[in-house]
Amino acid sequence: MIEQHATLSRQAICQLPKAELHLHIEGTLEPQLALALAERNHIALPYASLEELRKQYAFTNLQSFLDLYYQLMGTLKTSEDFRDLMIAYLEHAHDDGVRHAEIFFDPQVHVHNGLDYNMVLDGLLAGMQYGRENFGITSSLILCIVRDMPVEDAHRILDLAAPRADELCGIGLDSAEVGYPPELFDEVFARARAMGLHVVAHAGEEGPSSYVEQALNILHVERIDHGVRAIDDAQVVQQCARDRIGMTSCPLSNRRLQVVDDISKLPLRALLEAGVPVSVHSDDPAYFGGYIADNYQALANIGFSAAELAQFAQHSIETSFIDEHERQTLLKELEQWRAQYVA
Ligand code: HPA
Ligand SMILES: [Zn+2]
Repeated sequence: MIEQHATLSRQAICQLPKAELHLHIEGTLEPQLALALAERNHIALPYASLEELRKQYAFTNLQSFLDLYYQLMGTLKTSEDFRDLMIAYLEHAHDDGVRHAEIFFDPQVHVHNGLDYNMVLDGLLAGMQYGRENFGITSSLILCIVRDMPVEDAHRILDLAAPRADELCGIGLDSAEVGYPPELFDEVFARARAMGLHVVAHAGEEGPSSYVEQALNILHVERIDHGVRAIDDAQVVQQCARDRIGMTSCPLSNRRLQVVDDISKLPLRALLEAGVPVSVHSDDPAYFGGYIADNYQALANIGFSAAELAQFAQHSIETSFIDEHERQTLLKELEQWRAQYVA
């Protein structure tokens, strides 16, 4: 007999209360907008049309994506550009049932493109305020260190960030992974922790489980971003479960960057069974073919149950850096969702 299972409706997926914990704001720059900004800001891009630009999205690995991502980032120039980008994202996130978002940005790249750190920050914060007032979505910023830029450059961005550290939520680590182990950034992260910032890092996306282990034990991260390769080391998995280290999985990203050739190969069920608080997110939705509800949908389509999706959402709320009152409110909403959709 063919096993029947009721797939959740799109509406149910969008109503599931969730936190977005792995989202690069620059990764929400849609190709149409990049071309429009290039024209408005007089930036020459080597693509004559949207069709030509779209052909660049057939990525073979992380670096092939990063090359385009950094190139298109060069079209962002003004405070309004950053504000508009943030508002467009938060509106989409709101439609997808995101109640709270912790959002990465890459200021080292913007400063290298000649922009002022405070101008970028002001634009993003203005967009976040708009999102709070108009969509009721709370959000905070995580400054990502670009790991394939020199360590001294990471220190320089912290120098710029320090006077307004209280306007940030955390520090992260992103960009090309292999050859740039977390231990290179031990002093940078120690400084950020001393500034009162929460600490996360991309690890185990293309790099080995030893990079996850370094992120945990040298950078003292509270969440691991991606963490796919953690599964290769039982001790790392146990440590994440024991210490409630969140793991922010991005299925559509992992497939598009060929981290796995099929979403079903991600170790999500093994991590759930081991007790790791793994959650589901969108990474760079304009590049990878979907926002957060599309990522949940992709898992529903391959047989993840309503109970499992609710577990991912619960982990996103539990491992977010929101205040306890907001956390309890969201967990109660999640219970109501379960009462309706989990048999
Ligand atoms: O998925 C990613 N990995 C590393 N760096 C990134 N910068 C944006 N997205 C990513
Ligand atoms: Zn990422």
